[in-house]
Amino acid sequence: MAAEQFVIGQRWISSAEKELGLGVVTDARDRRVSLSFPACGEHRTYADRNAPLTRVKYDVGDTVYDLDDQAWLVDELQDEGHITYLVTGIDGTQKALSEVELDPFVHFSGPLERLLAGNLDKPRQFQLRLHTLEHLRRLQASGVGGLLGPRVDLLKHQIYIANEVANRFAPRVLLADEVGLGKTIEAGLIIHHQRHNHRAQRILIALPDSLVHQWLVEMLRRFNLHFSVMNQARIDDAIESGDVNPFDSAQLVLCPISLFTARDENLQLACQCEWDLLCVDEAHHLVWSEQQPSIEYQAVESLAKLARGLLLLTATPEQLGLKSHFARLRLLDPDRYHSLEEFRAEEDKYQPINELIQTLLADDGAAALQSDAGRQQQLAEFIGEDRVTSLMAKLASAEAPSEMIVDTVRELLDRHGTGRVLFRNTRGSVSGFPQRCLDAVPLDMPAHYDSASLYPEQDQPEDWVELDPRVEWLEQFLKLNRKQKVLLITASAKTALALESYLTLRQGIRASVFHEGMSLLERDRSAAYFADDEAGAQVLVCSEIGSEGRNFQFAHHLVLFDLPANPDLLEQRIGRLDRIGQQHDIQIHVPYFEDSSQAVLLQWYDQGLQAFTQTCPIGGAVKQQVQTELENALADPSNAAACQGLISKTESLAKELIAVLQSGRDRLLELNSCNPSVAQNIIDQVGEAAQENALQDYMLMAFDQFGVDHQDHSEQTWVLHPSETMHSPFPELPEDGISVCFNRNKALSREELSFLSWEHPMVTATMDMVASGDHGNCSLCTLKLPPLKAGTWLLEAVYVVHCPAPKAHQLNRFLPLTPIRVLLDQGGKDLAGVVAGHQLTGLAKTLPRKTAADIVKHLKPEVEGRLGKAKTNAETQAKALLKSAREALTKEQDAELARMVALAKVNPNIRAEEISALEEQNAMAENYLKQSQLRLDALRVVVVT
Ligand SMILES: Nc1ncnc2c1ncn2[C@@H]1O[C@H](COP(=O)(O)OP(=O)(O)OP(=O)(O)O)[C@@H](O)[C@H]1O
Repeated sequence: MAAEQFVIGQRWISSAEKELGLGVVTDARDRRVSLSFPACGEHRTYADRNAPLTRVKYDVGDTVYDLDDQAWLVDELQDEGHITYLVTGIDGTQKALSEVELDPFVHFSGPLERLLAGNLDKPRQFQLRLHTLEHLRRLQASGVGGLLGPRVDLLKHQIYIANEVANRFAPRVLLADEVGLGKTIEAGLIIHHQRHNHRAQRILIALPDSLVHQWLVEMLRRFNLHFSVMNQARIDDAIESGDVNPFDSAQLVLCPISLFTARDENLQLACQCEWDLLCVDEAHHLVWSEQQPSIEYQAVESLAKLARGLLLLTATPEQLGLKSHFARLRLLDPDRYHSLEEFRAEEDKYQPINELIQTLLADDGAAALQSDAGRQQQLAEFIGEDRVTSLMAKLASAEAPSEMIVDTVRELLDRHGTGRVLFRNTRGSVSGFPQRCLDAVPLDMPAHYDSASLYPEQDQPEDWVELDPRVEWLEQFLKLNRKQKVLLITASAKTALALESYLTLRQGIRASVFHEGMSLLERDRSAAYFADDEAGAQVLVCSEIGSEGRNFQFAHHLVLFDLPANPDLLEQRIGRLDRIGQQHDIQIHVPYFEDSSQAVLLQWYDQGLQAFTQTCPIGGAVKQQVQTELENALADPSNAAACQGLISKTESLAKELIAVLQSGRDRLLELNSCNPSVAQNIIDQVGEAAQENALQDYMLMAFDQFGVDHQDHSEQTWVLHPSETMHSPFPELPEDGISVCFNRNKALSREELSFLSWEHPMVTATMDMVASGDHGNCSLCTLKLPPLKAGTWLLEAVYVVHCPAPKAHQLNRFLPLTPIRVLLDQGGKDLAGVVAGHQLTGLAKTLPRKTAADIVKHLKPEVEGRLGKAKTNAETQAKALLKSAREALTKEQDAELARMVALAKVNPNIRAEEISALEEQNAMAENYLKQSQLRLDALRVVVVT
């Protein structure tokens, strides 16, 4: 679309967000167009070429509304880039109405106007509308909206986190599940949820170069999220052509962090944009110290300050120690994590807090607390005297003491654990993982190698591959296991390259390489070559950092050509295979040189930390404490006593630290990261809300009515094509068709099918198209309905309560779009509770259009009279809806305000303005609710025969 098509003052409607109402173009320069949407106080800026906008142009004969909500009939229009309508009012007055003077609320022809004009829809169209409203209500009220759409297995630990985090306003959390438990999936669930519920629109994902493609694909195929990848070429092009800030050219942007560290201007451009959510993967690379934060840290810090929400992902949050862990928490919530010293002191408090929590959560927790003044005192130290006094009073009178205890535990975790900001699930708490088996392969050390070096080949000339016994073992191993896919990891890219070329060129083994020096495209090609089942590589040779975060669980043989000096890196290596979806036990092969430092390190990992066969959360902490002994033993591998001393000390430290973690912070984290019964409950609710059969029926009905050709392809699979009877494009339907299914399991096993859920863009846009347009909003039918007398008629009126608030307030959580249906008989009795809409449709017969129009003309005065009564009935029901919406809103607001006030007491960095901003926001939300209006959405006249 060319820029000159947009003229200031023109009215356009957003096809992606019709609910914004009529937008006014306020600026159209530099290939950008900005619009203001006065109906809901929102603004949008788009790149003009791909703006999702449709020009609003009324035709002669249409009714338009001015800013005073007066209706006018269009007689003529003058379009000079900017339209002037010549209109006639109800009283016959004529005037010129500029399009700027149009009411910002979109007025499609109202049901009463259409009815009286004899412009009637068929009963099944009316039914589709009723279904649409009912499903919208059901989905908005379900409490699990945002969790239905993703093409993922519903796993408890992920669903719990997604639900917990995504329901927050601008969440800021660290997702720290152990390697391979699905942090990317959790982030995708949160992003999809926040977008679906309009809490976040603009998302920036920043990650290591090697993961860009994997994320791009994962976001698209599992979440229908189309991210744009930002790179230097795109930025340069945009700057050269004077284009819009390239980061503003898409709502969803994915880019390597290296883009921000390569050039300061790139970071500045990204910082000039508004981001609702920033997501950073492999966040342990953000190295920090008070004196010298790394440039990656500083870049993310600048963005994190500006972005409203923040998701940091790392499997090894403490890889670089407690200080660095603190640095990441500080990015999330600088108010809560304002002092490293206090943070250290907090760590010491975890054990008593955990003990207190355990007593509270015990079966008799509430009673025990009531009878134990000492315990009440202890609780008061953490949450304050006032809270304990009010809790005791409530417990004394409460019907549901366990709920209060759970709330108190949450409060403790929030204020004194890393509760609200850190989530970590471990394999211990997630079942179904295979075993890990170690195959240590002792080899003789070549005489020219240094026995104290962990990577002796690095000091050798290029022909080392021909002489190294590990390479010889590798050849044999690969030849013996020709049918197996093997992932090999080695510390350096140079070693990886040498191995790959030797295996390929000299041994004829299909090998591929993967390291940080390769371009993104080369890396993705290489990973795809390895993944290919038929003609693919047998072995992928990876450098340490090159493979981080990648999914290779289709293989179950891992060769560690050498060992990393850091236990967290060892876990990262094994995590490439030990991931969700791994079907076999994992075989970890470690060729090593006897009597060398490699043997010492292997023994230390295996016997000291058991790091091969289990995940090892305390590896980094133990290493810090045995650093000197470890260095000495590695430097002198022949000193067996030193090695033995190291192993014994490591073993006992490991036991001790695991016990401390179990009784302290990890236990708290576990409590906080997944509550299996709550998670199961959410999964059950998702199952209920998914209504796959109802969705299929609904969409088939919509396909029929909008002219989409659908063929039953194979079991539960449909092929959709535009048909010749299709009047206008059907949302998300490509011209050359699409294959779809409505079933989650089918979608998981058949990736080529689109998974149509209630949250798929095709489905949401269809519902939007029906609900916000006039499809099926008025109808007339006849039916037999004993004992109703023939010759009488019923008026069916459907109203909705509409709250004109900016989406960011999320008020539909409290006031979902609820159809209020009234069915009045001749005596004014409301039969809505007795006869459902679909029952009427089931019995309904249509009349020829002319006959129907004559009946309406005849009934007109009575229809209008009866509609008055219907409105009164609907208003009573709307009042009750609004009352409960206000109560729910107040309850949530009070809880959030109380939390901030309580946190402010513990943390002086929470500013008074923050609390007043929250109060102001609450007041605005209440005000919007008060302004809710009842709107007539659909009308049907039912003549009894
Ligand atoms: N709910 C799910 N349904 C289907 N597949 C899943 C699910 N969760 C995770 N997976 C698959 O498991 C693998 C690991 O998931 P993911 O990459 O999100 O883990 P991670 O925790 O981010 O790993 P790392 O720590 O290595 O970065 C991926 O292949 C992912 O597609």
